[in-house]
Amino acid sequence: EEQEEDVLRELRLFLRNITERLSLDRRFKAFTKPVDIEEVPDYLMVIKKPMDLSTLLTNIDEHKYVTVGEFMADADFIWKNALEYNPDSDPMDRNIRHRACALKDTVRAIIRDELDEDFERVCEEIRESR
Ligand SMILES: CC(=O)c1csc(NC(=O)C2C[NH2+]C2)n1
Repeated sequence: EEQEEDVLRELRLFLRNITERLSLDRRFKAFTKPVDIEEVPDYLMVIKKPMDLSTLLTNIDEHKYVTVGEFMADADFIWKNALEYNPDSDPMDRNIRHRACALKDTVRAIIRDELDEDFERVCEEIRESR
């Protein structure tokens, strides 16, 4: 009903705000757009579910997420994929893994500081009711 749509609208605003803040952080520039398959032709052989910050924003606008947990699961693919695709000891790999770990910790810290647990519980009730 209308109250549920009010909750999901507030969820989308919260998720857009987080995603936009991450996209402005220069540490996360490599994660702002999909990996360019022309530049990195073997990427899709290694990474089964590519994800990036611009795709998160599109998903939010398409009402893909009904809970913060669903959003977090997709956001986690961004840094998990980077750790998987960049396993080597060379400086480039180490640098992007460092940024991937910073992204993981930053998302979790924002959610812990800014998400009301009761709000997420209401979102989960809506998801289970659908
Ligand atoms: C987004 C992401 O994880 C990404 C983009 S380029 C890249 N890695 C490289 O270009 C090479 C350094 N060793 C492979 N990783």
